Amino acid sequence: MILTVTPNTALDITYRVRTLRPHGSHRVSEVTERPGGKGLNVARVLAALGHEVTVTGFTGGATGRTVRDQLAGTAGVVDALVPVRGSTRRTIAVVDTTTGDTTQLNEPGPAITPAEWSAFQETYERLLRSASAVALCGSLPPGVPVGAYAQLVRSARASAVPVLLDTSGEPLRRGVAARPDIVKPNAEELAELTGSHDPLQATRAARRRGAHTVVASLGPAGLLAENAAGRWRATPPCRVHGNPTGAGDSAVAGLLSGLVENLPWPERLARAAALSAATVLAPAAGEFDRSAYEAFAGQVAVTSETSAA
Ligand SMILES: O=P(O)(O)OC[C@@]1(O)O[C@H](CO)[C@@H](O)[C@@H]1O
Repeated sequence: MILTVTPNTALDITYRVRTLRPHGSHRVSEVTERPGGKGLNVARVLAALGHEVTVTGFTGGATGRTVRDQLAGTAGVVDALVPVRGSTRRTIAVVDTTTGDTTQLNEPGPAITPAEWSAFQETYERLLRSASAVALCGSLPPGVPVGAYAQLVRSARASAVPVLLDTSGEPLRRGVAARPDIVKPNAEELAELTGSHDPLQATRAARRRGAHTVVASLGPAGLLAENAAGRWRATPPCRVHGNPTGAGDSAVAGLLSGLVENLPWPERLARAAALSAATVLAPAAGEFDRSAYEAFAGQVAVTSETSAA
């Protein structure tokens, strides 16, 4: 199975409003509630692609129960979430249906105690034994050590399980230094990590910091990837308009599925870019428009650039 780790799970709430105005009062035309936090989105996309996935991380309280109930109804996803005393957070995405812009509000998440963190580590070590790949995804809730991802990367490597890291800030910086197989920052996270706003330079700098393969998600421009074998760009066939929340998570699902299926890098990137674009067309993160995905999959342009240093 593929293992996804979401320390800061969430109940993702998406509101659609006609025009979002600061200080205004809004009528919400549509509400969706889904299990969220990046790793749960990745898991739902992987399951929709036909992969067996196990999810772990923390959940608690009434929102945690809702998340688990909804996951229980998702075929292909096994719940190995660790219960905690605190309450799973909510994240709110407000989609302005006039402009198509999305505004995101993410709660910090429950405080995790040292005993809860230890319980999680035991679960993680056990799950690694039957994992073909692992993704470490999203922010860390309060109480989890800032070097947590670095530690989880090292454990995966010690167990010879390929590991992908998708986070930001200091947890990303430390996690990259632990040498994950793949790191998938967006443009902003990559610039923060490396100090460079040029994606080509920043991708190379992130490799120098320890990541074997860097896959940068560049929004509508697609993906830029670099490893010791080369550098590729994967560009979707057209610009899509919709809700971009979770597009990066779908790219992660594409990369992981390509990894366990042993696809060559250009095919993995084409799949990841197609899934990412098809997610923008879906109402919420962790979902994608299947017919758009199937159409885009054959149309993503993957170009190979000057080989990497
Ligand atoms: O606060 P984090 O953990 O960084 O991100 C959480 C989150 O905004 O990311 C997903 C989209 O990638 C949402 O579904 C989700 O709730």
